Amino acid sequence: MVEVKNLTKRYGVNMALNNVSFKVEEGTIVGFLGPNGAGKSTTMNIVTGYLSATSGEVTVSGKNTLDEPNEVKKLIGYLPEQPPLYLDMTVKEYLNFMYELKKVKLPREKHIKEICQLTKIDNVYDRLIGNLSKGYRQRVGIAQALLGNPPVLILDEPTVGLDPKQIIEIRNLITNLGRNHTVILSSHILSEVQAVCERIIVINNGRIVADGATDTLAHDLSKDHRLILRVEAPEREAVHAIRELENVVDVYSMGEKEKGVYELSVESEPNADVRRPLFALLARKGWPMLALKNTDLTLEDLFLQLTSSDTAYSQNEDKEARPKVDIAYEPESAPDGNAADGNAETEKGGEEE
Ligand SMILES: Nc1ncnc2c1ncn2[C@@H]1O[C@H](COP(=O)(O)OP(=O)(O)OP(=O)(O)O)[C@@H](O)[C@H]1O
Repeated sequence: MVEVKNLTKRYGVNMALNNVSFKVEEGTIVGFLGPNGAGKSTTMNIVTGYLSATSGEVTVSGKNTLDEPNEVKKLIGYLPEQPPLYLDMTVKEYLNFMYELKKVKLPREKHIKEICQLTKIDNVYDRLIGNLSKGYRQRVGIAQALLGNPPVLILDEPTVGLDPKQIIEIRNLITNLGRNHTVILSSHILSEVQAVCERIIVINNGRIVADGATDTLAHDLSKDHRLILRVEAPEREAVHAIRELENVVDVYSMGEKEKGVYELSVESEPNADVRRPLFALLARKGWPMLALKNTDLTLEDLFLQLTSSDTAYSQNEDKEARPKVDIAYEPESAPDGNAADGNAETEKGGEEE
């Protein structure tokens, strides 16, 4: 659906994107994750045709952004990091204005009404945008992206500055939209991408450093494929028997932890899951398994490793020293302090125009 090939972007001497390539299949929700300054907005602006690349190409449904820019724009609904809202317009005026600007062909009233219901802004339809809470403004921004019913939605940092309740609401909305659209969600917040996306592409310093299914990315990229087993068994006999299992690379004892109970490290081939054969062996031998855990990195560990250590560059030829980056975590409370109140007021209809 969306294919990005060898995208490079230079701002003067600063290389913001360095040979970025990825594909997003139809009907998926993909997270484009990276710390501040990684190159997310630059990529999104190029994909949506708002910025030109220094080299490389982007196709959407087989249409090239350079050859058919207007056709590609019709296929994409874009919520930029700073949504282009006119604060002195009402929601109604703004959506009608954008409808005309985008030259949407669908029946106006019905289409706008459906979008307002989907994004849950029908209750603020006649309000001034400038009087809405940040959460509602963001919904209006998403509504604007949905005009014309584009198959692809690109959302750049859609929950930045929202309070926790608004964040959950917008995430639910995105999950909902993912049922009928291909969604690329650009974010620096790992938990956001993890909550909403089935696949994660990690970008750092203008390069793609990881790409895979959310559920298995950490496991797949963990270099350490080890299980830690606690078993009540004769130590040497257990080590020997487990070593004989298929796909087991190495086993060693980490000592007696309780009387007659040993902790063993069981290392396996990278793509093998030895838990079932291990369980079957211990059951056959009558050795009670008291605990089993894997030593995979968590996604958070992996993100930190990929974006703040040299590991990020070990996948690239270029290993010159680079500054460390800040890893941003999801804020626990609203950054602007009173956003929650603003939202409550809006919902109760207490805002003034
Ligand atoms: N117009 C510009 N002129 C010069 N440098 C720029 C410009 N826009 C972005 N950059 C630089 O390009 C790099 C990538 O920026 P970009 O905004 O794409 O990152 P980002 O991942 O979206 O970060 P953030 O989440 O902070 O917006 C950064 O080093 C940034 O300073």
